[in-house]
Amino acid sequence: MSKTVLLILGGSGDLTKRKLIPALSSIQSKKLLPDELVVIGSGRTDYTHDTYREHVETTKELCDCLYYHVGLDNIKEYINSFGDIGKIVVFFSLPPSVYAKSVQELYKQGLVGNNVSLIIEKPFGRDLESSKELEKDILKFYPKESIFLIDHYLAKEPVQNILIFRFANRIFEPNWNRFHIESIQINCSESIGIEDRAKYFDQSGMIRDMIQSHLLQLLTILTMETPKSSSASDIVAEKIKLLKKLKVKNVIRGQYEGYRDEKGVDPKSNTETFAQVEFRIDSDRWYNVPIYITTGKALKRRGTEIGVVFRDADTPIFENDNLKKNAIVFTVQPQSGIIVDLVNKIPGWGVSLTNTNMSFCYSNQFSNNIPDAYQRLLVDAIKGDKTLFVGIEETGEAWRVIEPALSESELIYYKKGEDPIETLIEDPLDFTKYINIC
Ligand SMILES: NC(=O)C1=CN([C@@H]2O[C@H](COP(=O)(O)OP(=O)(O)OC[C@H]3O[C@@H](n4cnc5c(N)ncnc54)[C@H](OP(=O)(O)O)[C@@H]3O)[C@@H](O)[C@H]2O)C=CC1
Ligand SMILES: O=C1O[C@H](COP(=O)(O)O)[C@@H](O)[C@H](O)[C@H]1O
Repeated sequence: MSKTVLLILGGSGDLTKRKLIPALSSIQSKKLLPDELVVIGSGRTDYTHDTYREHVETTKELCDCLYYHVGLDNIKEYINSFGDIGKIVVFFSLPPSVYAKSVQELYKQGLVGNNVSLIIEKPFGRDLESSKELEKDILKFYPKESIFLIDHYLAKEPVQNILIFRFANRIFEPNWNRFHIESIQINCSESIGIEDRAKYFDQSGMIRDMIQSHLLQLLTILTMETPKSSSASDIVAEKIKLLKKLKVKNVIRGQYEGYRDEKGVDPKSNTETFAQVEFRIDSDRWYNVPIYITTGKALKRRGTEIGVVFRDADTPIFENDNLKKNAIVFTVQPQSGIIVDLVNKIPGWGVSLTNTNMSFCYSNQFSNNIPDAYQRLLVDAIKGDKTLFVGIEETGEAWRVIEPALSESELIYYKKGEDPIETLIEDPLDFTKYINIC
């Protein structure tokens, strides 16, 4: 039987050790990988097979098919030394600045053909121009069909479920428009700082690192029109149409105090560790509905949530001074679920109303069978299934949308471990009310 080769460029790096290797060992133990798999880590560091296996600290089963190759010289001959090779999947776990050079090198080494696919990590470029250039540089050597662009948020179960929530249920979609929805608030808070990624992060910032990719994906899935089918290409086509109508309206950029003293950060750095961007969608469905994305590092808590806030009831026959508006809250992580905030009567003689929650929690309904994002992406990429990957054109559109927010507007400053007080949101949802429900 022919073998499948997974070649990890940047095999000596952080992403490989912390996410890819644990994901591979887990899917291998679940028998989701081809039996005849060879995994080759490649980097500049001078590991032997044995020292590499020690470095990544993984299971014996994975070590048995795990090898290391320094650089890319003679990589084709090395791969062929394993015998009859069927598929070659190359994972780019490299600094984005070396993507183009590495693609060229792979081609030069003869790693071409319709059995070769390239899985490329975000960020794809650092602005519209560089993403277009990178696209050209890659497509010179490899066809579009062989490229898998990763956005690991697309593989998170609660994110995949947004499509099902909207298009497999009758209840919500008729209300999914400006007549019923007052605002959409997407939040992704991280309590950690930049860890040891200053070299990458200080050149990037939250808008490039999180909003252009992960959080615009959430926005498009939540607001796009119904795709023709559930196929990857129809979904991407609908997301592109939505992105073409999406515009930045306002931006707040923030930086935590002490960021400039972090190891590897420019002492005069203007990079944002917090951002809030307000958008509008130029469509009949969403005309003038404010959509906010808020994200930051070194904040008070970790959590990703989406709040869809509804307008007041049409016929307000009850006094509701202290009541909050209806909302649907998708909690993506750390706990996952969907909560509907509804007004109900407090039991008693009079008529007093209160906000109450109706919830669906993954932890109650689906026990522990929730695959981690990288597990899912590796299984799909090896099978050749593109459903949870980003289209190249889509990532270019996302850069076009976000470009006005990239100009270095004035920074606000906040304390590490606290959230900035400044906000563009008129009536911000208090997500902490919902996060412990699941
Ligand atoms: N780490 C994370 O949590 C996440 C990372 N990513 C993305 O994954 C990619 C890798 O990130 P990460 O693992 O953190 O980065 P690291 O800096 O930890 O690792 C980078 C890897 O690339 C290799 N490398 C660096 N420079 C070159 C070069 N000029 N030529 C060839 N190889 C080179 C390094 O090899 P060596 O050290 O042997 O020199 C190392 O193996 C990036 O695109 C990042 O944006 C995406 C999501 C999360
Ligand atoms: O891509 C990235 O994502 C992580 C956040 O991912 P999550 O799955 O932990 O939410 C972020 O910390 C990192 O800066 C960014 O590059």
